[in-house]
Amino acid sequence: MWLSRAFPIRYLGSYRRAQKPPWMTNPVVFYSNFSEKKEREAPLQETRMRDRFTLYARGGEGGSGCSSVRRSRTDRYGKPDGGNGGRGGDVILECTHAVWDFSGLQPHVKGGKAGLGTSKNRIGNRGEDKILQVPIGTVIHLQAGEIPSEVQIDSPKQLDPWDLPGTLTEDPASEEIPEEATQESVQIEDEEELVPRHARTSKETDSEEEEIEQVRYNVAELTEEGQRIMIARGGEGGLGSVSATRYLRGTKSGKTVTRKSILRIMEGEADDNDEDVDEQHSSIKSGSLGSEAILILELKSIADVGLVGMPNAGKSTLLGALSRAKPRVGHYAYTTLRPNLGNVNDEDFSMTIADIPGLIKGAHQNRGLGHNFLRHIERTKVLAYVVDLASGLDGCEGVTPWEQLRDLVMELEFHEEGLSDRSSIVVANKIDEDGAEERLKELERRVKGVRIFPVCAVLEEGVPELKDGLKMLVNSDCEGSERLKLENICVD
Ligand SMILES: Nc1nc2c(ncn2[C@@H]2O[C@H](COP(=O)(O)OP(=O)(O)OP(=O)(O)O)[C@@H](O)[C@H]2O)c(=O)[nH]1
Repeated sequence: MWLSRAFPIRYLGSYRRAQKPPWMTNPVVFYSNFSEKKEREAPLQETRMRDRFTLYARGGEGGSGCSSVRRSRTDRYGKPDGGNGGRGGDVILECTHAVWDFSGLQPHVKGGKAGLGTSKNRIGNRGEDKILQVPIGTVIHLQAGEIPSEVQIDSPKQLDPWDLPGTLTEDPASEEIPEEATQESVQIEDEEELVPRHARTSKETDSEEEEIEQVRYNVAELTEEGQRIMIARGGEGGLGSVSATRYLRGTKSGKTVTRKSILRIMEGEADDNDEDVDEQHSSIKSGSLGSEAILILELKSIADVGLVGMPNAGKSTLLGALSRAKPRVGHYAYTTLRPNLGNVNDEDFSMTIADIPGLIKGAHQNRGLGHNFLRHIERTKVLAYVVDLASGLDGCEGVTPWEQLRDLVMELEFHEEGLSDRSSIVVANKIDEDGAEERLKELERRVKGVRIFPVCAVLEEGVPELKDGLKMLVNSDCEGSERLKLENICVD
């Protein structure tokens, strides 16, 4: 009764809400819960790698040209003095060691819009280029659009002011407008140059559109630090009144129009007689759209040696023992969710090793993590098959080393025919386990044609010998070197 008088029902809810939250009344409980939660959060390895990405890119729009006429007391009609619009920004891919995969990319990217031309024959600002960073080993497949082109990195001083992003410059070519330019007798020497892309004939644009339908594979690759490729080009700027006058004077309909009418058109005061020329002017005045492209980016790591093996075979431990890499190691399968790269640097020699997430039988049917990661070893020179000698020992569940090898070779071949046909060695890991020595002897009896290196990756035993063996294979001529073939693996 008292409650309802003092706090009418409609205030009761807000009173309850106003009570202090648990972390204010008992901060210790809150902070201990908070830290527990944080611990469980994903470490770096637990985020899945994005090694395939569809990117839609579009160049920035070109700026419109300026329609302006400069008059003076001595010149009644005046002279055109509007500058051209700037060129739209390009979309560029840049190759760098700084990124691992494509997770930092946005699916839709557009170059910067260019500035408008202004009076006194000033060119509009160049649109800002969009530079996207991609990892080394990025391969580009083209679904639609133009084939990307390599960008030469020049010092900005060597560039034409027209090309410099963010400059507002006077058009150097037409600082002084010659009187003849406004006369009927002007001849356009290179008409093509003055015609913006959007004003070109429909035939040209039709043929461009036809070819964009199919996916074209491997149109470009980014393999070196700093390498740049332009994937979408910014639109051309529209013509300002200075260039437009010259252009219109060169056209058929423009020749019949007087200088006075052209100036009126520039000022947007055309009468019915000049409709054709006026229409032409408005089309060349506006800047064109940038080019479009749909690309599929795919990452194929570049390494000298690829480590392949079943989950838990000890590949990541081995990578850590061979190189300075610190991949995540765990006693459970699929600790590795993304390829890890490690560098082995000796005085006179260096090689890169890629640790590929574990494969299981049926990976090509998307079992386990699937076999998509195998594309990362397409470019490796040497394959190191890592097998777990202790697997299936002491009545435990597991696959024998020779069966592991058979399944691995088969999965490689399912992914891509001939993928296993390259210099290979077998790393027989976990030699320290009970019964592993006997297993090794049997493995040597059953597998022929390749060298087998017994190793204990945890204790780094046998690792120097393995390093020498890998060095030899990486340095050697691939032809005639040892390969692991299915017919050389004996499985009862
Ligand atoms: N006894 C023994 N255990 C090892 C050896 N090498 C690795 N291990 C253990 O095997 C387990 C798996 O090792 P990882 O290096 O994560 O194996 P992985 O092949 O990278 O596993 P995935 O990430 O699932 O592909 C870990 O508990 C390691 O400590 C070894 O030489 N001897």
